[in-house]
Amino acid sequence: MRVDGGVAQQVDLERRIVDAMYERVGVLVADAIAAHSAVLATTPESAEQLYLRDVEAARLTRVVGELRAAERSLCFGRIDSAAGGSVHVGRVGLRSADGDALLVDWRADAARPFYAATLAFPMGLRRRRHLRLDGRRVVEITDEILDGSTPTSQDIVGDGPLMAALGRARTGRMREAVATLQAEQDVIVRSPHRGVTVVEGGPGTGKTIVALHRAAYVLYAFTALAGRGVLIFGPNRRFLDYICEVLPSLGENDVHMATSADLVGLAPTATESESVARIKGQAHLAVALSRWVRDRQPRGVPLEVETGQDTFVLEPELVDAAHRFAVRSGLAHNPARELFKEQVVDDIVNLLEKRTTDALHDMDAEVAAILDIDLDQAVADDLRSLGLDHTPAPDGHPEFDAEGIRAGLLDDPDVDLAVDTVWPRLRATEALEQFLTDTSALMSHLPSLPAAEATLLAHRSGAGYTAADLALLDETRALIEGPPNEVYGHIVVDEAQELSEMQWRMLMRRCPGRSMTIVGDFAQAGAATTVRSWSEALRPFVEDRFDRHTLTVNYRTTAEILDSAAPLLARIAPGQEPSRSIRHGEVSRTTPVTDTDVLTVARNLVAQVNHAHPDELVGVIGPAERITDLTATLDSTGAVIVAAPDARGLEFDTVIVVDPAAIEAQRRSGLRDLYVALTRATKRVHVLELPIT
Ligand SMILES: Nc1ncnc2c1ncn2[C@@H]1O[C@H](COP(=O)(O)OP(=O)(O)OP(=O)(O)O)[C@@H](O)[C@H]1O
Repeated sequence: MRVDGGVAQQVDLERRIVDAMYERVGVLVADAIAAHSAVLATTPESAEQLYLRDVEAARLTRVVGELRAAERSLCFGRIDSAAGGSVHVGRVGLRSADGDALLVDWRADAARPFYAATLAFPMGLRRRRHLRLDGRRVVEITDEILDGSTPTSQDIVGDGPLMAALGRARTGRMREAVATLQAEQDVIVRSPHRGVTVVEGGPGTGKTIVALHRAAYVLYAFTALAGRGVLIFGPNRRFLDYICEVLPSLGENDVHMATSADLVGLAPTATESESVARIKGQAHLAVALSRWVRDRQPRGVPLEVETGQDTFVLEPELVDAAHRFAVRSGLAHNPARELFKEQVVDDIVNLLEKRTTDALHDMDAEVAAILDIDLDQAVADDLRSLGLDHTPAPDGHPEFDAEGIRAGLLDDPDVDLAVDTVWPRLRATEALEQFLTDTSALMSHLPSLPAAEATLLAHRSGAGYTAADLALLDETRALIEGPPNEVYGHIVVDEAQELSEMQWRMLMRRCPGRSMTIVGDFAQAGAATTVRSWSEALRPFVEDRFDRHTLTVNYRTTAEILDSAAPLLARIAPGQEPSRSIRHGEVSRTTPVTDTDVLTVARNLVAQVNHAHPDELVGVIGPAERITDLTATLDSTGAVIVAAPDARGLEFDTVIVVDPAAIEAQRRSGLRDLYVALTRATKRVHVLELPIT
């Protein structure tokens, strides 16, 4: 930054303004804390008052949390209109005690020009100013003049803060980018579309950044959706750990982050071949599973129920009618079974009533024939002679206590056991195991499934579930127990190209309102999915009703790194336009190594890079079978060692790719894994190439 009178004066000016903002935050925090204590000191006189008190206390706690989270870089921008007015933009909205706007929340409409104005479309702005703070102190100002006017001594035109942010050393945790969101990203972040939004683009085009800021925007602007919860879904824990600080640093702590294992509540402990995982991921297995469950329900069979002294046989027509009644409710297998049982009990009560009535009629007729008198008439005459009224039941017999009998039958374990013979209660875990091992049923429900594949489904090594089993288990639970209790108003799906059809079903089940932000890149697709396009993924749920955006600027990788990955991209996604990098750097280097010296060379290389760039982060990405050795060798170097299939979404300053041929050969998606590995670096890539065996 130029240091002259103009700069000093402007920095001073902004310092005073920002100081006033921090002072105001201090007052608001103190007020909110005092109000919180006062609220808690009240004695509620009713449950309703207690509830309202707790709601208010929670609101005040949230206010304090949001204000405190805004401490770092409270204000990062300012816009000046050509007409002369100015607005400061920051993490929260602030007003002075007199109600004047001091600071506008970055998500508010008034802040939009800060992100969206360009030289071509200045949106009435003359100047966009970026402020950099060190603690609470303004230390740097950078201005962009947007209306073509000549800069004055009050304009501090310099290198944009975006380039500074992109060039900064990586820490292993993604940082928020609220101060430098670009116009093409901002359009997506604050889109008014509440349905499904898809964001695609090559590696490093800011899809994850956009998705996370979009989540923050949804929480701010779509309060009804946000009230029902926001979920960020990612492919694995490592990735979620990488992005976990972004939303809290934007003041948003009420966001749930989960992988498949978190949603299902089980971690995969077994493994299986890629081809089996792919079969398990396909939606037609859901159809087969649903038919398999239906097979555990009665069709065309009688039901025999023994209760006490009585035995009832319900004819198949009655059982089928009860089944239809239960299924029409739309409930899952177990809750529908309870409806079925109620219907069965009603049928038994009807049979019992008829049986009782018939028996009494028979007895009446018998007695009357023997004594030659009308028993009812005789009883009525006797009662009348005693001055008592006698109104016989309509059928001439004492009241039949249908309700009492019904309640007794519903509680009768014999009835439950009998219902179990035609409609057993199921447990999802056992049901899934049986389904996967019931090869002949599988093939009859899914005629398109080759016998060889059907027999493979049950094979897994290790106890427990595989990654692909989790979505199947979720599906089984939905069919047997009903939909999950935990659903969300909005779901953000990152690395969405990784999802199988079954995983899409698992997520959609948790988002009944279909409000989602989906980001991914099919050129980076892993081995487990067969889905090849967004339309294919989304059609079953929203047909073609989704918004689609493509990001084109690469914010991570230098032009040199993109150039070196371009031939690979042309092979794996020939139709995909490469993204455009805005930075230049070192040319990627390839070093031939052998099986014997690869670890030593890797260790020396990491040491060299650490020496030359001590504050930067090195990632070493290799084939899964080398990870143990690499980890042992590079243990004390601070480098992060990752198997290529797990590198999606991650980022390092330097990336060392070990044995690209083995990465390529390792899985069906090997070439795409290699492409992912080669596009993780912000500054430089070294490839250690082993001879192809
Ligand atoms: N507007 C921005 N300001 C500052 N940094 C940005 C901006 N946009 C993107 N970045 C940075 O660029 C890098 C790449 O972004 P991101 O990880 O979101 O890309 P991606 O498209 O999700 O990549 P991949 O497909 O490889 O997962 C990140 O370090 C991110 O913080």
